[in-house]
Amino acid sequence: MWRRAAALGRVRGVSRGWRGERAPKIYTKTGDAGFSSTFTGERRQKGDPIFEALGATDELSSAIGLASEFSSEKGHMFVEQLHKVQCMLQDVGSNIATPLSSAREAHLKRTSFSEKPVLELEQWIDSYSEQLPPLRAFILPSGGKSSAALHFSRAVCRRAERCVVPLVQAGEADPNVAKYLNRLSDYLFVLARYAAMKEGKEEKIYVKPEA
Ligand SMILES: Nc1ncnc2c1ncn2[C@@H]1O[C@H](COP(=O)(O)OP(=O)(O)OP(=O)(O)O)[C@@H](O)[C@H]1O
Repeated sequence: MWRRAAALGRVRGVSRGWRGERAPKIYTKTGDAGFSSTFTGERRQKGDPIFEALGATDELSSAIGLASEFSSEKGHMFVEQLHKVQCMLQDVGSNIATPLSSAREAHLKRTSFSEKPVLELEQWIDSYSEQLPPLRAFILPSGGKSSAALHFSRAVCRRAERCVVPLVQAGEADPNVAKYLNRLSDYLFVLARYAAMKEGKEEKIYVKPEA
């Protein structure tokens, strides 16, 4: 949504499609000088922490998309949950793209982020955790393609969280967004283990390398 949201305040270029209908161009070239827009209409450098966090969230959704495709090939039912998570990450992006310092009431109404999805993640985590064998060693990202891709998503999630926390601490993003990402990495961890278990794949564990 942040791409759509950020585009709301400006007119994009228009080209003609093969049937002659007018299709908006994906590029406006307004970002070429290294600045881009927040949903509140501010122009900021692309190196701004807001765009770092937006980019990390985008990478996270992409990683989850890949994990979801691998999982779908194996018939895992949890792909529906992953789809919902990807939708929630769009809302995470919308909240990040709306810094509270320049947000008006109308912006806040459209980009608020509640605690409800955090609680839902907790329910999902608890239900998978109950079914898993207890942890007796450090698990390494492994356990088949679905599982390894979920571990990769978990690591990207933690980076997204690291990017968002300073925004929350500065009062620019909603604390529930950081909570959501924190819980999401736990969800992705138990889901990675669950996928390995369901597929009968071995989870590699840490063994002290011989010197
Ligand atoms: N490199 C980036 N990483 C993360 N978020 C970005 C980046 N560049 C832009 N954004 C955000 O995503 C929105 C959509 O990206 P888009 O590529 O359309 O922006 P732009 O580079 O400013 O414009 P254009 O590509 O048309 O020159 C922007 O309005 C901004 O909020």
